[in-house]
Amino acid sequence: MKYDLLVFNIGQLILPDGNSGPQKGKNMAQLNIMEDAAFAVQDEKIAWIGASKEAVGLSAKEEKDAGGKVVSPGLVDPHTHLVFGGSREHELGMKQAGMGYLDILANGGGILSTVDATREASEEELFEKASFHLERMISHGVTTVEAKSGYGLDSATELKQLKVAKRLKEVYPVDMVSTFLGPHAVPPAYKGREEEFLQEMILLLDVIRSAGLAEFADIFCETGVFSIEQSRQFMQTAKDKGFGLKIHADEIDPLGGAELAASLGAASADHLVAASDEGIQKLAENGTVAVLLPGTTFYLGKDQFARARKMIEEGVAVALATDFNPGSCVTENLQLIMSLAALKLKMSAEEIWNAVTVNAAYAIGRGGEAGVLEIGKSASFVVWDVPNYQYIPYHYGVNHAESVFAGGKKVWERMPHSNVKLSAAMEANRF
Ligand SMILES: N=CN[C@@H](CCC(=O)O)C(=O)O
Ligand SMILES: [Zn+2]
Repeated sequence: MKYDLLVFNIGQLILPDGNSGPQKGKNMAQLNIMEDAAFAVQDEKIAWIGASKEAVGLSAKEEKDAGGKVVSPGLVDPHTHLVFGGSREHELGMKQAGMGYLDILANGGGILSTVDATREASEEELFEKASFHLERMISHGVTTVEAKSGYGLDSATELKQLKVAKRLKEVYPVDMVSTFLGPHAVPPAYKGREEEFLQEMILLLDVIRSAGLAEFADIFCETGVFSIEQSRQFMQTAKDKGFGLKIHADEIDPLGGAELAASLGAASADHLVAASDEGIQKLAENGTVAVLLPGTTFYLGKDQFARARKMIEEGVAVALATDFNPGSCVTENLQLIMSLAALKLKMSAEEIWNAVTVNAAYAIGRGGEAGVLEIGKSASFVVWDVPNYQYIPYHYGVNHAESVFAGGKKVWERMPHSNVKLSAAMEANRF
């Protein structure tokens, strides 16, 4: 038997367990690591996993010597706002002057400023811009990405965003999961007529479902945006129409978004910085994944981060995401989020790896498929230029990926050091 690809001499092969649901509570600290490992790929899938010395007898069309480095499943980013127009660097000064995130929004900026730019941009322009950001995500080791709409707030622009996400999924070799986030803010033209706007977004659900443009529906449940009752109405209708559910919950005020998500059987509740004790308990009881976004808390300049330790103690399945967007978290780098999770959420390296692989996959309906390396599953993986798996959260702010594979094909590779003319001395000591 001649395999398509053989990867050998792997110092540490990270093998998260995604077969029996997301890793919850204490199990989040369990991470399978195989030392001196190898694996083979056939027809885009993992076909064999074993010790590197056993691989000697195997034959393959292509071979990759991992050089004793770390290999993991491709990372899963389960919360991004990938498709948008414009940028918001002008808001940094406002933030420095003490203006809050919701104040900027209430004054027509924030999300609403990106809505204007997204409405103005053509589908082609949005595609080009989102491609740029997606390629940067891939270069940082991500092979499964969730992408939300929510910068249209009208039928034409919401559909335009979702069509761009669909095209990205067709063009790029990574898996993309689309989420309709029509109720992301209330457009100024609907001030005082919020109910009417919500009904318009509810009416869009059928159009989106029949065009196969989104698997999930999401809403921003927050003071001054959408209330718990409005969120319940939108989410229940979306559920009845066959959507999976997500919610931007308890980001700033503890409105009870976590409790609502759990009661409706949502796949995930996201943000949760202000989630109540009861909300955390309900997430644990109902198996709703908590998608934590420490990059956002950091970027908004807040001191209070989501209570990851409490969530893990209570038995919640915690996932991590970038929340990549032009306002509250402007980074495509999920490795940076892994460092923030270690430093600000006090998560261990093992918990972090589970949070960006198996648990992130369960948050977006890809449980057991993405974020794992198992026989018969997609050969999407990353070779990391690090000595061990703890190293990535530890050494922050840079890209540790050496090469990224999706479905057994190399989709990104770091430029060799010789091309950037590093001296031999630097090369020898590059950790
Ligand atoms: N909080 C609401 N929505 C996004 C931010 C969107 C924006 O500011 O453009 C979030 O998840 O952080
Ligand atoms: Zn978001």
